[in-house]
Amino acid sequence: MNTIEIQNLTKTYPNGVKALDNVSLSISNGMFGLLGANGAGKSTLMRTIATLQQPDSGTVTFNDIDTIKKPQLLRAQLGYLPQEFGVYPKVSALKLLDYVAILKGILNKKERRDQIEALLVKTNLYQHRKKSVYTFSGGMKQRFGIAQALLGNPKLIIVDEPTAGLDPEERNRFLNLLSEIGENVIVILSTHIVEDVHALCSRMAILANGTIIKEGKPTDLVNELNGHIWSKTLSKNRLDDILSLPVISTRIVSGNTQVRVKSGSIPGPEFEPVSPTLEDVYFTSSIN
Ligand SMILES: Nc1ncnc2c1ncn2[C@@H]1O[C@H](COP(=O)(O)OP(=O)(O)OP(=O)(O)O)[C@@H](O)[C@H]1O
Repeated sequence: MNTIEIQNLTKTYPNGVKALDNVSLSISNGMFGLLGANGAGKSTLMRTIATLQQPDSGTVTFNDIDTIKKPQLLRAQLGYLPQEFGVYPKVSALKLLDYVAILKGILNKKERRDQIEALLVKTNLYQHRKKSVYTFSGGMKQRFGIAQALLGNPKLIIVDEPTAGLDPEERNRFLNLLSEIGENVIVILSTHIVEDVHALCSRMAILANGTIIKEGKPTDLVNELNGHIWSKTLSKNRLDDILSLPVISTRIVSGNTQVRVKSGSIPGPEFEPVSPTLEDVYFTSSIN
């Protein structure tokens, strides 16, 4: 079993933004979802765990390695897909993977070739292996990103907002790929897309303003809201009726506004109780 213990991480950037404020998390094997709005601090946390930047205070321990003191020991076991990664123009996928594999210390040529071939097949890029990654579509680039992250059989895999900007088909393909990664490693998936966490993750946390505001199993967090979510369809000119209610979300359906409200009892006339969703968990976490 792999474990990562994050304790009291704090980071303030030179411009005064406190991106992480005393963050503590304990993560073990399986897929862990980190949800948060833009600017919540997800990338700062991911980069800190990946040892690409130092916190002001706090510790990150991976399987007994103090990763802040000994980043090179973590890096040997890490696969990282950053939010945006640059690639050299004119270098083929095959060459680039070979280069990354060498950097990761896979020096045996046959071993390198076998791993790269298997990953190109797994990510459905084998037929494109001789093309420049620079010319790949967004979805292909992300699949290539996973291939490079998986080189060297890492025990900790970090993927930072991997499906942003992908069309539905590519997003599905990418999520399927992620779900195939073994159960025996830790995968931390940072995203602001609630459905991605719902589809893949056995545990999750919600980050807001640099602080963890919710943590647990998605199903448990959803069940906590049982009996507390109410819905009603308003016609457009009736929005005033709900201004005083704890509204979770509003959605236009066939020209009418469907509103969801969190309340321990029926919040008003014509409200119907509805089953809670992970989106309700996400939106209510900031109004609690
Ligand atoms: N290098 C930096 N210098 C100054 N401020 C920064 C830096 N990097 C991030 N920030 C700020 O820190 C806060 C957290 O940013 P971070 O990128 O970690 O959030 P995020 O949750 O990943 O957001 P997004 O989903 O938009 O990528 C934001 O207010 C951001 O503007």
